[in-house]
Amino acid sequence: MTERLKRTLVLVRHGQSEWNEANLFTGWHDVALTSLGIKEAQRAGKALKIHGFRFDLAFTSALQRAKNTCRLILDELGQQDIPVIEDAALNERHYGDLCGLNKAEAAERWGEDQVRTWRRSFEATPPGGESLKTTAERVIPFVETSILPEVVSGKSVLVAAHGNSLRSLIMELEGMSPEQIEELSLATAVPRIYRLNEDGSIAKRYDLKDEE
Ligand SMILES: O=C(O)[C@@H](CO)OP(=O)(O)O
Repeated sequence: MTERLKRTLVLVRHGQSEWNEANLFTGWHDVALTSLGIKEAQRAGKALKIHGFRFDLAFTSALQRAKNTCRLILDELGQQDIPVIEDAALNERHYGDLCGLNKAEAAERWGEDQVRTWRRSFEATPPGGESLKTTAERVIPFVETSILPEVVSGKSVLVAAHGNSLRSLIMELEGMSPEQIEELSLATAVPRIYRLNEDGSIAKRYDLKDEE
């Protein structure tokens, strides 16, 4: 890896899924990307290519929307041959009984505030599901044992995952408070770039916006 790409971590939420388009709580339900989602992932790959990114390895969840986003990005980069590690630890947060419900209808039924709390707060647990806190309890050990050591050792690493599994990772990486993480939502397929120092601290962070 060239000096410039050493200790690079790129996080990407998957492109639009069929249930994003239908505005349904998704969680672990294994839905496909829409045609827009495929284009978004390809655009992310093109933007990474234009900016000279290359990866030594990639991580993704066990859900097809993230796996396909990862593959589409690597296709654009011509890097289909790098190791891709798939692990359910990176799956979206489980939405429990909310899974499959329409988000707008849920807001009408339980109120905007309650639904926003379920979706964005750190501690609120939807019945039968995971809070962001419990999501973090399975995401962070995997990040700390499998992902960060690779980055800190000098590699350039891609992680294609989900809105809330990535929010829990970002909260830990950036040392955000529960109040701060509540304000963070990730757009689909916008690469979030981190350059790390040798001690694992963040040297630089920015989002790679679509250039087209
Ligand atoms: O439905 C979901 O699983 C997630 C991601 O799309 O939704 P939210 O952004 O509401 O947490």
